[in-house]
Amino acid sequence: MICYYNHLVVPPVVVVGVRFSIAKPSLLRAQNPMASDLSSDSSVFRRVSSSSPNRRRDLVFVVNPRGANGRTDKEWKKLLPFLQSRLGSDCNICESLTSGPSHAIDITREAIKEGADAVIAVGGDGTLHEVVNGFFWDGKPVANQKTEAVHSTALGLIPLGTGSDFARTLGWKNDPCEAIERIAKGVRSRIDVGVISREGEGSHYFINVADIHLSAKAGYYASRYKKFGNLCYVIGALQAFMGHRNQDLRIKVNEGEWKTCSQVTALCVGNAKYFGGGMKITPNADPCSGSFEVVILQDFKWYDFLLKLHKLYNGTHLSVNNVTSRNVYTIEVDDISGSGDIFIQSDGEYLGFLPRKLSILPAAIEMIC
Ligand SMILES: Nc1ncnc2c1ncn2[C@@H]1O[C@H](COP(=O)(O)OP(=O)(O)OP(=O)(O)O)[C@@H](O)[C@H]1O
Repeated sequence: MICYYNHLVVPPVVVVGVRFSIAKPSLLRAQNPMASDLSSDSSVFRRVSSSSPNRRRDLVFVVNPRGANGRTDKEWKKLLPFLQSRLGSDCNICESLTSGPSHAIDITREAIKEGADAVIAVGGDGTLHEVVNGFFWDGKPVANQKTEAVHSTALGLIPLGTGSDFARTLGWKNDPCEAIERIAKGVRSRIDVGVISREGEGSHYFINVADIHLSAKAGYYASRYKKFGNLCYVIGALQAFMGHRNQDLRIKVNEGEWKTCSQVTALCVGNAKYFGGGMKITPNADPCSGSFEVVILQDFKWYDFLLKLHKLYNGTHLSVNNVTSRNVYTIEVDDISGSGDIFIQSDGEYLGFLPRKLSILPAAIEMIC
């Protein structure tokens, strides 16, 4: 069988041109032509196991079959027998395969509305990111519509992606059997979520790192080179340096004064520590702290990036000239150059160009950790 929960709470963190915040979880129910039911015949979730319930947990697994160049699908199929034997006696298990980008958002919302106890992302950081965004709708947590639900819906993760950077912060290996054990134990923790607000657009959520300018452009290009594994991020960064210009940005943190930050190469807001397939970009970030670590790289050239690459991977780049770090609750970012070509990304997802005003605040969800 399968169940759902949902609830969340949202505080904020800010960036101008963009604004970052943090939020809490909820449960939904989504549509998926490739999946089957949770609780009703009309549902789209595929029931992998079910039996008569004495308050069994309803778990919805949102699987991206195209994650890690198709490896996620193969690993998931191999994992299913173990998952059924380990969880099938206590839980209703639903599998929902994503059919394309953003589908995981809809599936998650639907699962939460249906009262799922947990929605578990199976794939990489992109899939996790979409599931996290599914916990929210119109700037608020998605609400469970089943009155009998006693818990909010929790987020879960079986890391099976290319980078799986969020799992690194939690010290998790890409071991799906370990992930199943965590889900079986079902221990929940409050995890922060960043909320990005852009003028004239709805809120967008991130659980890992939101970043601006060169690193975001690098992520955009890296998506073309996923077949090279984690090397795709380095290739993407080198391509991003072609034609790149560092830009002055205005920044306001914790609702303080606006300050100009000159020649910004990249500005990274970390809820967790890693991005780009293992670069420890915000080494002091803690997703349970209620705040973000903001790391700003200024006046970097392509050769600085190559020479300091090892420091980015091991998190010692904070001691390098032109790299600053600070802990913030909110950040706003303003593109004073008006260049209109400063990329932003959220958990590796390309969000377009930095608008004139952006802010980031904190919210939170519950996660099975
Ligand atoms: N059926 C599908 N076909 C194509 N793309 C999909 C499908 N389902 C989801 N996606 C997209 O695939 C993207 C990448 O997936 P995912 O993050 O799981 O793997 P990854 O990119 O290999 O891992 P990582 O993000 O950890 O590097 C997601 O952001 C999602 O939008």
